[in-house]
Amino acid sequence: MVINQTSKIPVALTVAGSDSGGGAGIQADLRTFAFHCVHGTSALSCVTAQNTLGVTRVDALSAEAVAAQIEAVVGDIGVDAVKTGMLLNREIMAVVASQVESWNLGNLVVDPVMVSRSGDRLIDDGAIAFLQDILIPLAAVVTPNRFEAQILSGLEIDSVNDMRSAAEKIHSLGAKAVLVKGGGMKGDLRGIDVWFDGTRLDVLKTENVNTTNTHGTGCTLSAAIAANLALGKDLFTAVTSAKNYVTTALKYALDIGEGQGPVGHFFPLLEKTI
Ligand SMILES: Nc1ncnc2c1ncn2[C@@H]1O[C@H](COP(=O)(O)OP(=O)(O)OP(=O)(O)O)[C@@H](O)[C@H]1O
Ligand SMILES: Cc1ncc(COP(=O)(O)O)c(N)n1
Repeated sequence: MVINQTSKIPVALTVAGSDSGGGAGIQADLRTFAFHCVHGTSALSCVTAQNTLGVTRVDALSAEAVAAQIEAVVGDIGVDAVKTGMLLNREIMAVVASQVESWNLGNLVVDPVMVSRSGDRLIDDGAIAFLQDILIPLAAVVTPNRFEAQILSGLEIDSVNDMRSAAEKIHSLGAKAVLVKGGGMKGDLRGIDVWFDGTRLDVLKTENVNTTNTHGTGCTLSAAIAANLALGKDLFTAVTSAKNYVTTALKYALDIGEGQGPVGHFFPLLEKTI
């Protein structure tokens, strides 16, 4: 990609939580935007005290503070794509939905974050129904992992066929397009995602990367989809390119901390120096 001084720099917005360990959330999203040559902006929903072992504390921002951040960014800079991650509660989700509607924000990627890799709950119980009924129907694409897809579809997911059924069910709930992610499956299925947009039902397969350092894969994938949309790619191409970015980032995952380390977003720099 060539960017010169007259090119309009694409802008993406992430509405998500902070991960103090730098592996997921806002930190992963902004790095992902940067490595796609997209200017990253953010609206913070909450602050987590978190590392590779888990989440020890969560402090929510007020819904008004989240709305003010979105207004500040969209009202001045403008955005070409938006992703949502950890929104935590119903009040925050409600202002995000109303901001998306009032600014008429298209290119919305909803990552329905519910539980962390380490098993910590990242959403209030009462917020799941709101996510499902109000936010997901506004999205261009929703990207549940295995666990989230089970909750949203009400189906057990143990096979690719189950992932297909869940994608169809979640689509029928009002999502325009669905990507059921396979990172939480067993063995080779970890590299498999299932796409459904109402007509096209596709299995997207990359190699299974043999690592336990997978913290932030879902955040990185949804941020990369938003970055690709901001760059003007069509939705399906945005998703497949994003999946390839995550696969390579997994190969360069960082072995830091005592638990599950994060994916290596900056592999393009490393490859240049090798
Ligand atoms: N070991 C792996 N090998 C190859 N691809 C993987 C592996 N683990 C996850 N992925 C891919 O990473 C992407 C994110 O999927 P995953 O199911 O891990 O999301 P998630 O659980 O939401 O992630 P997060 O850990 O950020 O919550 C998907 O495209 C999935 O196929
Ligand atoms: C702030 C924040 N957002 C999202 C996740 C999910 O990511 P993961 O499942 O890799 O822990 C997280 N752990 N923390």
